[in-house]
Amino acid sequence: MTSLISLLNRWRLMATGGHQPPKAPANQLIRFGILGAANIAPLAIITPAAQHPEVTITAVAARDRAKAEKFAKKHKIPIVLNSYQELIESDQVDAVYIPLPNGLHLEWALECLKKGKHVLLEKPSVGNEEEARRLFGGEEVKAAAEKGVVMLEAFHYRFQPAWALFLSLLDRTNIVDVNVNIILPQLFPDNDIRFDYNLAGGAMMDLTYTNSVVRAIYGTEPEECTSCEVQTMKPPLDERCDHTFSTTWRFPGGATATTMGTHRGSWIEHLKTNLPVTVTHRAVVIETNEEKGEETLRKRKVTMRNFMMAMIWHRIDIEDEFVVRKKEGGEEVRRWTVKESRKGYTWEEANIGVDRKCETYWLTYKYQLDAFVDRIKGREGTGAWVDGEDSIGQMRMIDMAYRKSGLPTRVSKTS
Ligand SMILES: NC(=O)C1=CN([C@@H]2O[C@H](COP(=O)(O)OP(=O)(O)OC[C@H]3O[C@@H](n4cnc5c(N)ncnc54)[C@H](OP(=O)(O)O)[C@@H]3O)[C@@H](O)[C@H]2O)C=CC1
Ligand SMILES: O=C1OC[C@@H](O)[C@H](O)[C@H]1O
Repeated sequence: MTSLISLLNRWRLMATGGHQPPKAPANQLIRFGILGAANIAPLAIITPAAQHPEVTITAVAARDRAKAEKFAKKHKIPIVLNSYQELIESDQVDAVYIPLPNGLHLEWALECLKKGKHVLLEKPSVGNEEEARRLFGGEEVKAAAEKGVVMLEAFHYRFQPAWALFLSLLDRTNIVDVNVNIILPQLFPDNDIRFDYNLAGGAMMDLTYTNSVVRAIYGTEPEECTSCEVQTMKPPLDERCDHTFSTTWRFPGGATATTMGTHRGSWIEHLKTNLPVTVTHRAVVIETNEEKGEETLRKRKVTMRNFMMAMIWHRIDIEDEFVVRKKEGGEEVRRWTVKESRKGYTWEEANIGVDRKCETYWLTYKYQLDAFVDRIKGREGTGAWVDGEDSIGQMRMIDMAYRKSGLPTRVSKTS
């Protein structure tokens, strides 16, 4: 009963925004501008900004001024600019949030860097690996970095306490398999930006969390995409856009990964599976008893459910299978399994040595914004970040999967 009440209370505070602290003096504020009156902006930047004492949203621009004005009024944004370009050039803006269709990310992120604006760039960062190299390894980013300009691909799930707790339960060198499923019901219509090839759409682009998760867990690049089956949109819609994918990967040392995602699942499948990430380890010796000539092995499997938005609800199950065997000959002496569940709605509850104040109702996006601000201000963060090499590797993985599937890789408008 108590946990049901705390769950409902958390959801209430998430919906209403919770505590909104007073703002720091003007000269300490990071002033954000938003490109586009995007659907995701309220959740990903407007609410987190209201919860952050050092962030304010000063401006928005949309392709249609009337739309931007309506958005600004609704979200109390003081300045409406006439174009994306004007917003980027505004001296009222220090940082730009880019929640545009994927195929427009490269163009506008480069423009921000040229004008010395920090960039919080929605995922996937660009259209393909070549574009990622252009953005994260190009002259613009180097020149901007020298001036202290920060750019981050917005993989928000990486910044929350529950994800850090999950990672802390893994033993990276002994992982043999990672399995990630994102089954979503039909939340977006056929004409959504997600299914428009000319805007760099496709499920493997949009649900690229699957790749990001696998790469975060292994901390290395895959050697091969060993299989990739896709289901695509049907004519008159663009067949180059997948809505469902199922992919297998080989990592160094023969480790594997299976990633699956769909925008056309059922609510029942979605609720039943709950975005699971399962990590399987090989059996490792954890104790030796020389007197008895025995050794104890542990084989660990860890599953996190709802990794993407863990603060809504999540569950981390650890299953340790122990075997005691004779060191000589390997004869099994006994075997048992220990199961445990963990959660981490706050840093305190995660209990992994991060001493930072937070609230149970903070969205992943608030943790992400904290990290972004810390980086700009030169403060030590929690350790979570997505660097340029990571973003390049991410796009490389998407390209590998598209090639394997037989579909073309994506291209941005400007590349
Ligand atoms: N981090 C997260 O949790 C999430 C991230 N995303 C990412 O954010 C981005 C935007 O997603 P979402 O907010 O759902 O998208 P929307 O459908 O709301 O589109 C975003 C904006 O794109 C602009 N736009 C510019 N050119 C076009 C065009 N040719 N056709 C359609 N729209 C155009 C529109 O701006 P204008 O207002 O100027 O017309 C629109 O407001 C994507 O990259 C997506 O992957 C999306 C959802 C969640
Ligand atoms: O968080 C998300 O969930 C649903 C997706 O379609 C979206 O683009 C993604 O970022």
